[in-house]
Amino acid sequence: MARIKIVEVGPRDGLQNEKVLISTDTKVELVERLIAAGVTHIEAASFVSPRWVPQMADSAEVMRRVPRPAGVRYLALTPNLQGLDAALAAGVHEVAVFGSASEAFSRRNINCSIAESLERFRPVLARARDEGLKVRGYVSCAVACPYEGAIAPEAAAEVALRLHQMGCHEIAMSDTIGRGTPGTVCAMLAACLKHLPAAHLAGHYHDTFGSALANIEASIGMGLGTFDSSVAGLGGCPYAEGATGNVASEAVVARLQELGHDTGIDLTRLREAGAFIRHALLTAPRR
Ligand SMILES: CC(C)(COP(=O)([O-])OP(=O)([O-])OC[C@H]1O[C@@H](n2cnc3c(N)ncnc32)[C@H](O)[C@@H]1OP(=O)([O-])[O-])[C@@H](O)C(=O)NCCC(=O)NCCSC(=O)C[C@@](C)(O)CC(=O)[O-]
Repeated sequence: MARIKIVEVGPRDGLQNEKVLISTDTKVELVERLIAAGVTHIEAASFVSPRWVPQMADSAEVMRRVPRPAGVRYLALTPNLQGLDAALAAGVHEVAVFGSASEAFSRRNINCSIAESLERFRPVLARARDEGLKVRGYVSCAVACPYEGAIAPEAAAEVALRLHQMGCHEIAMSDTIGRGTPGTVCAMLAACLKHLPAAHLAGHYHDTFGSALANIEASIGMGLGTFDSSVAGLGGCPYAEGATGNVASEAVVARLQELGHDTGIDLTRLREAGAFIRHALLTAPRR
């Protein structure tokens, strides 16, 4: 049975876009429940400008309060050195820089061009390396962009290669708006695989049109063994209009089990974590 690594992004990618005010208590309890389900890689924080993403403003406090059992790794977004400093102070295990294959999305999401973003990431990677911290890279809009439409596979592969060359150990190829199909996702991955091995790639697929599970299966066929998912299918991106949630972790774990893959995650407890956060969102005050 092949082991598949699941990176649970619900506490960050999932919650960042919610319109209701989610308390720090709720965020911490969600993480605790995910850990109880056996989840080991959790993106729990985002050290970005609180003016850009207010929901993540308590990331340092979340990181201060989450449990730290052996084997659990916390990830956080860090767009620049300011974010990296905060992530280091908060004791995260791995940070992530997030670039894009679309110029328009890059400007809307991080206020700079693709080329400028890569230059901004360079000192983040250098400092993280000095601190012994692994860095993940995201390539948003790897298949399609809400502003530019279809993205050429080579454009996504070029950004992935640059991030890999700069030292990112894992590149999450992201279908930000869930437009990908097995055909377009495999074309994008094939372009990436000309430059870097599958072991350095992860699939991060939103499920807007219900094709994320099929995209994961197709990606496994291309040799990928790491996928991002979000408990209860939470999520979207505040700077990608129309993007709905990440593929639900519960659906991914259930399907991978059916296919004979091991994730190390207890589906019953994962579903309980999903029920917990759905209820919390329904009863939380609006921002
Ligand atoms: C990148 C910036 C900061 C540039 O924003 P900017 O305005 O160009 O940056 P700046 O350097 O001019 O700074 C402006 C202000 O932000 C502050 N600032 C600057 N950096 C930080 C920081 N790290 N932490 C806290 N504060 C920060 C800085 O201190 C300053 O504060 P002021 O002096 O005005 O009071 C901004 O555009 C930003 O925060 N963007 C984040 C957008 C975001 O988080 N989007 C969602 C995540 S990406 C995503 O969801 C996609 C993904 C990863 O899941 C994959 C996929 O599905 O595609």
